[in-house]
Amino acid sequence: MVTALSFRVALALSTAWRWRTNPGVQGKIVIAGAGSIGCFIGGLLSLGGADVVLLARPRIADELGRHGLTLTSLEGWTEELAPGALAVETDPATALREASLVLVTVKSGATAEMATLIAAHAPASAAVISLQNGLANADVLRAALPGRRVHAGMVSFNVLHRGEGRFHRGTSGPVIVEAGAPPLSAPHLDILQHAEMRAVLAGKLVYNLNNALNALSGLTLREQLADRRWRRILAAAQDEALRLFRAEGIEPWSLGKVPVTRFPAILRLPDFLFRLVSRRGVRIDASARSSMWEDLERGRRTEIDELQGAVITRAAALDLPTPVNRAIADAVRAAEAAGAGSPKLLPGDLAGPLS
Ligand SMILES: NC(=O)C1=CN([C@@H]2O[C@H](COP(=O)(O)OP(=O)(O)OC[C@H]3O[C@@H](n4cnc5c(N)ncnc54)[C@H](OP(=O)(O)O)[C@@H]3O)[C@@H](O)[C@H]2O)C=CC1
Ligand SMILES: CC(C)(CO)C(=O)C(=O)O
Repeated sequence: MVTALSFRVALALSTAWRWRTNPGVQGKIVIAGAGSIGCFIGGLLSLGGADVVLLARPRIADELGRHGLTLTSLEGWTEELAPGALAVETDPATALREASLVLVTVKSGATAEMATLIAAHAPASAAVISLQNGLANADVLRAALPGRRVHAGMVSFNVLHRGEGRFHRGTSGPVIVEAGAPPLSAPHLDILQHAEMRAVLAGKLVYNLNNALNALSGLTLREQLADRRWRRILAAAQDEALRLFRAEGIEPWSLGKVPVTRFPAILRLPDFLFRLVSRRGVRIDASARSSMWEDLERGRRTEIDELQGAVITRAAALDLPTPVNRAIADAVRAAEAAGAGSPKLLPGDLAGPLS
């Protein structure tokens, strides 16, 4: 008991030492698009001593002004920032002025607009890191910001916005940033660098093909992945993406010990075997859901074009069929158009090649 306690105290002290002695970026870090990921990562960077400004919509600025920020995680910790403890700006010119680093955390559909704001208001010396899902966001930023340092990044964990300034991390995993980007350091975050971000983003896309299925099901990630019928659909969607990446010569990076290329076979296992094997993978708490579920529930545009849509378009260029991803994308677009939140489909409701 005493040993366990001393171990925890030593761990806490060493973590505190690590981020106090490794301040990471010098100067102002702007979170460009403060929503689930931006508030969570921005809040932790600020707790680690960084000079952080959140560029937010008025409704988020208002919420944070009234409630401050409460960050929680599946590991059980809670961190609080009182109202006013974190700088929140709604005016892009004021937020981006004198930035050293801009972390882009808008949804993919808003990347081009955010790039225009960065070009207009951030110093040319500011580095830019995309912390978004999808394959092309860093390329969109690079094209709009010629001559600037733009790096790809990837957040592997899930964050759910629970209202009143509360943001909860419901799955485990690191943040990966392109090698050569400015170093970042924050409590409770593993921030790693990787030289081959094309492979990292391809690996993440294979996971993200579940975002749509989770959103369509209306279930939590745990409930949905416990159902082999949903897992089989996901496996078929992943098969199509893996075939595409093979044809493109990309070897998708793996988040855990199990190679991404083995996911479809694992997903198709009977429930009891799946439970055994998935214990070695990403941890998921009982409340976690995909960001696309949150988009449907809040009536926002989803990232279906950048996830399933990217697989469909790139595969079409190589004459590879993608009937499963097409059917999933159609169902998400229908749900977006209906604007009534998750349609709470059953696996058998997905038409055509999936039924
Ligand atoms: N949520 C998650 O668990 C995860 C998300 N990701 C990825 O991270 C990225 C961000 O996702 P997430 O945090 O969920 O998205 P959110 O929609 O929660 O956050 C983005 C925020 O940026 C705001 N925004 C857009 N444009 C501007 C602007 N010009 N000025 C100020 N604010 C702006 C949006 O407002 P508005 O809606 O009004 O436009 C929204 O509040 C996505 O690519 C997502 O796929 C990756 C891993 C996990
Ligand atoms: C973490 C994960 C994979 C959860 O579905 C995600 O990226 C998302 O919700 O967008």
